[in-house]
Amino acid sequence: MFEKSTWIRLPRNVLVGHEVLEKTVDAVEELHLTGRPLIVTGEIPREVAGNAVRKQFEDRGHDPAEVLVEEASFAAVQRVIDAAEAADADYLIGVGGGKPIDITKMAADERGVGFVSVPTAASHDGIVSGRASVPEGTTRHSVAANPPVAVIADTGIIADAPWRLTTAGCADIISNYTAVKDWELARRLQDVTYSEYGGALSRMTAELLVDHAGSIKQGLEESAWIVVKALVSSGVAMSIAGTSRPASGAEHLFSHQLDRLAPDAALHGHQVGVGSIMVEYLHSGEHGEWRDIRDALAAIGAPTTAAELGIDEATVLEALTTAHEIRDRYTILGNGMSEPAAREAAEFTGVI
Ligand SMILES: NC(=O)C1=CN([C@@H]2O[C@H](COP(=O)(O)OP(=O)(O)OC[C@H]3O[C@@H](n4cnc5c(N)ncnc54)[C@H](OP(=O)(O)O)[C@@H]3O)[C@@H](O)[C@H]2O)C=CC1
Ligand SMILES: O=C(CO)COP(=O)(O)O
Ligand SMILES: [Zn+2]
Repeated sequence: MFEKSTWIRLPRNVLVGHEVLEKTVDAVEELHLTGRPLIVTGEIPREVAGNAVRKQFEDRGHDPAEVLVEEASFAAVQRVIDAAEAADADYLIGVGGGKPIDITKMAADERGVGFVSVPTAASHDGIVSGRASVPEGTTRHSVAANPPVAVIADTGIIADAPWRLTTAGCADIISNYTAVKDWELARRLQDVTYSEYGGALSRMTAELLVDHAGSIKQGLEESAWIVVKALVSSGVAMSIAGTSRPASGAEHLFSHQLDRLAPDAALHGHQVGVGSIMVEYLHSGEHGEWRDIRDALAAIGAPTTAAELGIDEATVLEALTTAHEIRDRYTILGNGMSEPAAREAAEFTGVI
């Protein structure tokens, strides 16, 4: 008897492009989101987009409330929930980089209200996905939440954001190559549920980004367009799969472990990119495609070595040998790498 079922949660209105910020209220009204919005933003994102969004809602008679997010933490999520209660807000709008977007996503999920994502930087695929990542003490929680009902990604604003945020977004996409390989391996070895559509979309997204790597240049709005479209596509792959598997394999475990061992040393996307070089080497050996991944990262201007990440050799080796302990997700790391094997992979690929 056929008993499979799936529930795919996707954003409904996705606006990407030149001056789409001006269409924020239209996108919200079209969704029949009514009542009072709470705008959740950071200091810089408020200047580059938040104030304009607030004025747009005021001009259309929506009486928006606002709260500032300074750090990514569970306390910040609670402050936003409290602010939403105090303002009697009916839906939440996150305006900023990954920090305000994640906090808003979690607060909206907790309150059971709609969440609109207005990214001001294309630093990772969390701007469109149903996952949030929150540090707590020496650990980091990757939590599931509802994805945004709408995404408004203004490529003019994103093109003006610090370039390193954009190269981090590119590297997060390039890492899909190894994430899908790990997922396929887990299917073969552990009978893990696999989605052909989720896997194919994720791999194709990475391929398209690499094909366009030559046109991804600082200050070009077209570059922001290419990167945001890829981040949306990657987020959709995760929604189709109902897991972050299409975009998160051993290279993400490595990055999550670096977050514990060397908090705030480097951006998420940059860490997973470097991880992806080594994980590809583990999958396909010395003649495999790890050089293609390294060269694509280098072409975009993303780090390819531990030194470029600002992380020392010992920390890289510790992260590699302990990454498998992070979560119950089978990858090429299996039950763990020995120190000599980790050193061999990191040295052969030139990461250390
Ligand atoms: N959901 C997911 O799947 C994932 C979530 N994350 C989470 O995302 C966060 C990291 O995201 P990231 O975007 O790198 O970090 P931030 O949101 O902290 O943004 C990085 C910096 O850039 C500033 N900024 C944002 N937009 C602009 C702009 N247009 N122009 C100039 N400066 C700008 C921010 O200002 P300000 O400080 O004023 O806001 C901040 O100082 C972390 O909290 C991490 O845990 C990471 C990976 C995956
Ligand atoms: O960063 C992600 C995908 O790019 C999310 O993955 P995690 O589930 O590992 O947090
Ligand atoms: Zn990622």
